[in-house]
Amino acid sequence: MARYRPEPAYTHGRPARSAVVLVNLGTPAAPTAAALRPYLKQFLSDPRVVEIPRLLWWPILNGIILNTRPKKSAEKYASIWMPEGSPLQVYTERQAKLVKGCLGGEPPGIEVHWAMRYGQPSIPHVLEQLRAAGCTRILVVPLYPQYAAATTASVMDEVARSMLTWRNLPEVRFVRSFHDDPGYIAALAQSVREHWMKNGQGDKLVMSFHGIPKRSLTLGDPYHCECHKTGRLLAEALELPAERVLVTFQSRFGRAEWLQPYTQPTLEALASKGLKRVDVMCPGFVADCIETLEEIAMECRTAFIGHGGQQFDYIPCLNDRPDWIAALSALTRRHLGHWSELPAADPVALQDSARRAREMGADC
Ligand SMILES: C=CC1=C(C)c2cc3[nH]c(cc4nc(cc5[nH]c(cc1n2)c(C)c5CCC(=O)O)C(CCC(=O)O)=C4C)c(C)c3C=C
Ligand SMILES: [Fe+2]
Ligand SMILES: [Fe+2]
Repeated sequence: MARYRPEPAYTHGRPARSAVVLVNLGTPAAPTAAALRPYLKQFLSDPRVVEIPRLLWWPILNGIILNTRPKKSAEKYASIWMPEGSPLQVYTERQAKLVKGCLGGEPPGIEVHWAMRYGQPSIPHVLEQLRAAGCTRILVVPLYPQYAAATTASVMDEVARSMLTWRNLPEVRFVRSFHDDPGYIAALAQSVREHWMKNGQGDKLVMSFHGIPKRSLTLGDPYHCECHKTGRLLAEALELPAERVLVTFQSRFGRAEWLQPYTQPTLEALASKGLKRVDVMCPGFVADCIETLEEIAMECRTAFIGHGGQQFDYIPCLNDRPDWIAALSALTRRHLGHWSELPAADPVALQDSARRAREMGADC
């Protein structure tokens, strides 16, 4: 049997057709232990995410983590679940729909889809749909502003793996990161200004990013630097002096040291030292999710108030803000580059060329 599968349709000779796929991390299908288990298993089995030798990691994952974490995490998910589903999924779906509207049909027939690295709709599933639709150019946009091997590179791995058995490969492009994109920074800054206009300013603005193991930094992962650059650009846009802003790292997993300072202990220390009012935002997430709505807006709030703080304001992620959708669409269009400039091939000319080819005995 041929290793490379036949193409689903006779596609060569057709006009170029472009597609965009927005990819986020993924989320369980329901806030239940039964739905959490396969999601966590797939996520935590990814060697890009947990870089421990499989022989050591397998018994820990299958023997301990997958027997304890699903239930605990399911309770947390239940506390943030929206009527339409998991917030990460709801906002990612909305972002794709709105970006499609913003691109305004350029290039003609462009498809805008969304996929999840873990869970559904999976990257292979969405790419198969694009293949069946005859897409010849695919732009993948991982929705992680800061590059990390655990997130961005894992999306790249999965895209490549999905196409291992394809015969007629499309052109593929990736957005690598957009931590310093002016539209992204401007939308973040505007979200903070709007929050301040309604609620007033806190004594400090804490920008909390998802953590990664510290070892990744020493091994050359640029994530830490990209987080700090986002933080600096945002502080500059808001004209905040250095003593009014702080970059911290949240969601530590396991016992190893992760990037520091850790968000929750930092907030506790600030409150203990007499800081009364803090604003907290999560610029590394473009959609609210369990890590922002539960860990930050609930757990960290309780910790800050419990240590003597008086007011804790959580500033939501960019989600479906129009200025962010415009920035994401502009970023997408820039990466489409000449793909969005070329006119669709003239169908009459194509028919003509197919006829001539048949006359010459070729099949296209
Ligand atoms: C924004 C970038 C992210 C990085 C970097 C990242 C690294 C990373 N995460 C884990 C472990 C977990 N993360 C979980 C949830 C989660 N993580 C991100 C983003 C990054 N993770 C998002 C957007 C989400 C939210 C998903 C949602 O459904 O809302 C979870 C699951 C939740 C839980 O059980 O606590 C785990 C586990 C590791 C080990 C890691 C390593 C570099
Ligand atoms: Fe994570
Ligand atoms: Fe750095």
